[in-house]
Amino acid sequence: MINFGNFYQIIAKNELASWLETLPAQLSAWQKQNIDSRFNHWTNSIDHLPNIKPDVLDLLHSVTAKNHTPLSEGESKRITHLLMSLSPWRKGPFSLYDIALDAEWRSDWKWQRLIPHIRSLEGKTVLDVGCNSGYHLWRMIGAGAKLAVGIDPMPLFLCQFEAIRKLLGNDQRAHFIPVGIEDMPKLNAFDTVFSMGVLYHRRSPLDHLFQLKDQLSANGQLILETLVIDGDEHQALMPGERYAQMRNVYFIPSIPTMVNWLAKCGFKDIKVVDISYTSVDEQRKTDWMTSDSLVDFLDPSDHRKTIEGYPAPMRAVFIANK
Ligand SMILES: Nc1ncnc2c1ncn2[C@@H]1O[C@H](C[S@+](CC[C@H]([NH3+])C(=O)[O-])CC(=O)[O-])[C@@H](O)[C@H]1O
Repeated sequence: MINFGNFYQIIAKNELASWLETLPAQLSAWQKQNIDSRFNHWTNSIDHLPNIKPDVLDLLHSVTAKNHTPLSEGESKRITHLLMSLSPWRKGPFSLYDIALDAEWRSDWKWQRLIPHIRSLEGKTVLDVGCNSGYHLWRMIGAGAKLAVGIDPMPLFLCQFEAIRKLLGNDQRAHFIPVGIEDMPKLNAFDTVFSMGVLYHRRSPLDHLFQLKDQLSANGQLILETLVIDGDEHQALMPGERYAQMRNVYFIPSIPTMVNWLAKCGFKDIKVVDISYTSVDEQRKTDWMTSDSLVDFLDPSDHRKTIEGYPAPMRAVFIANK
């Protein structure tokens, strides 16, 4: 069972306190709906992980925990096995006491692309919408954030986050709350809100932008990363049943369309700070995610196209202020 009590205690004393009016009831309803045999299996794996505190923790350049005395071979195998039972790991990599948890995505590359361009996170309270395993939450803490809150409705990702947290000495600076953005009250309280890789999964992208705005404090900063296409301010791609084999992709805007959407939702100082193609080195099959990955989703004879014939994944990072 995952206990959110520490989080409630932390936010009772800060600018997120009004969330307590709805969150405990919402999470107990969530637990009733989501606790099944798979969830019990995952939480069992977390329970069997050792309570361990790193002698050295680097969250600034990577997510790396180390001890002066290395783990015994048996202990290392046991932890690897427990972490493997929480597969597939999509977002990483994590280096935990010399165990290299190499996830499908090099999420550190995305972080490297955006970090030079955003406002300092020093002392800030930040929200990561669609945080997945929580990889970027730890990097936000490494960049100085006081509190990093991730939301994502998927139970497996909550368990992955809690497993990592346990191995990072039960660190309480980052928290994962299993709710969707659409289920959050309007907190108007986060200094920085990240929405990365989520917009194209939302049926209504403008509603998504308004929901993000409702989480930001006055003049807070939004960091939005999404798939984009080439095109002018009137263009967005609505793929058919699948895009790069993903079923739930609704709108992929051109860059000028995305700027237009942000402006229509009242964001200011909108900038595009990075545009890059996703490479088959950034998203690939590993021992920790063994099913098909990007290379299988591209046209084998032309990597500039997806297997369905759409433009291959290109992503852009936008920053804007409330
Ligand atoms: N309504 C929702 N509210 C919150 N999260 C959601 C919602 N719907 C889906 N998600 C979550 O958003 C994440 C999108 S993945 C980006 C991960 C990370 N941000 C990354 O930039 O690497 C992108 C991808 O794999 O296509 C998943 O973890 C979903 O469960």
